[in-house]
Amino acid sequence: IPSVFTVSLFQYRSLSNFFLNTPFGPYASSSCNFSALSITIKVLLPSFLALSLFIYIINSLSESVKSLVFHLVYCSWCCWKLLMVASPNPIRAEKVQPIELPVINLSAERSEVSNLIVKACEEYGFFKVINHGVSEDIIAQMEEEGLNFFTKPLSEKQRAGPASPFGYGCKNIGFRGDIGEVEYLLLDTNPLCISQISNNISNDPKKFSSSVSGYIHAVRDLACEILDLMAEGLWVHDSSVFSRMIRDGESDSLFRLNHYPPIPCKDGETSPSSFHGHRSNKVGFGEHTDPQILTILRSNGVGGLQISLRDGVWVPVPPDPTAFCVNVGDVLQAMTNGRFVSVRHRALTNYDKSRMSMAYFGAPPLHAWVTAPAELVTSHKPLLYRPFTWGEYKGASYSLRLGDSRLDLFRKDNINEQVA
Ligand SMILES: C=C1C[C@]23C[C@@]1(O)CC[C@H]2[C@@]12CC[C@H](O)[C@@](C)(C(=O)O1)[C@H]2[C@@H]3C(=O)O
Ligand SMILES: O=C(O)CCC(=O)C(=O)O
Ligand SMILES: [Fe+2]
Repeated sequence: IPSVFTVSLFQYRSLSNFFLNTPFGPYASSSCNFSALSITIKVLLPSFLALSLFIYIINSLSESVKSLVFHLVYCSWCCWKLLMVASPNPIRAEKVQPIELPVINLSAERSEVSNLIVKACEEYGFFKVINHGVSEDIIAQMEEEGLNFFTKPLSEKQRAGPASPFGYGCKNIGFRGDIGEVEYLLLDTNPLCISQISNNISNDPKKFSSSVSGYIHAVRDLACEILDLMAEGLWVHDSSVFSRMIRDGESDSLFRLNHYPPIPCKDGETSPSSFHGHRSNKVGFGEHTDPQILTILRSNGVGGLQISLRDGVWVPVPPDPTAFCVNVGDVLQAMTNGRFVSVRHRALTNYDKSRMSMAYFGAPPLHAWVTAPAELVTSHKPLLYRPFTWGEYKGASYSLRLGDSRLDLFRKDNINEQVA
């Protein structure tokens, strides 16, 4: 019975994953637009087939074997119920450590700033910047456009979807069956692409397009400034070695708006208000690293972002409307020969507040080669990752699940070197 159960569960998962990868997937998997067709395919059909098979097998057994089977099924059901009750909610059971994360004042003395950035990237792969120079107007306009979009009825938002990869997505993240309590708009940062897709996003596409382009322009400048400071702090001779990649007209950078609707507590659940000071509930955007060079992230003053320092310990990032969060991506980890860490992070939903985050992902052009500059490679610290193009790395990322460690595939000492 357990093996039959495992096999059918496996088949059920494969069937759902297969279905998710079809053009209907994005619609079928989201409970906000769960269609009758998907309920039939994902739940009713397999249940009906399994039940018919079970009844058929039972009928063909002798009385004593029948009673044995019934006892086994009853015991399994009791154990399962017991386990379900005994096992705590996985999010609540995790360790959360509220520690002070580095806040870097970009208007301080340059060499001091660059040293602090390097230290933060080595220790955490994450820091906040204040006095960043991005105008409040640009931020406010972008936030307004984002909220205008997410408050629209679902049927209107779906006109901008499915995200394949650009456009509106609901709950599906990537193409490998990852799901979260999030809806989003994923955009190419190329101005032409922005103006084209804006027609499906907004009733005033020109306004939307100019708000997005203005915001992207400002955060790209901020990202370049930070990357130059990093190169200076690392004593790399060519201080634009990192920023050049995202300034390039062919840069494959992305912009993403995430919206996490509030998810109220179910009856019987204890109030989450006491849960480590964060009124969290479900996983909105699961644990992952960002594949690109650098991410510039902010939210609408509502908490939910957490970073992972060691396995299993989560550090909440309190919301701060005056700051931008900056995190190292996989490419920068490779380009610093492993000195900077591409930090694992995730976003939780709140039980009473909706959260919107805006993320700019600075990436190289597809054909650009990624490797560490000579100054960061020594006999004591030999090259850790084999050179690869961003296109190759992006391809590997999209073939894996959200939480997978993709950079390991490119380690020179990886005996399995699957991506050779
Ligand atoms: C499951 C996936 C979604 C993702 C591409 C990937 O295959 C693995 C990385 C994911 C991520 C994380 C950072 C960004 O939000 C993102 C746009 C990116 O470039 O890599 C997402 C991808 C996505 O949502 O499509
Ligand atoms: O919403 C957030 O704070 C994090 C989102 C994120 O990690 C992403 O979009 O890659
Ligand atoms: Fe991320």
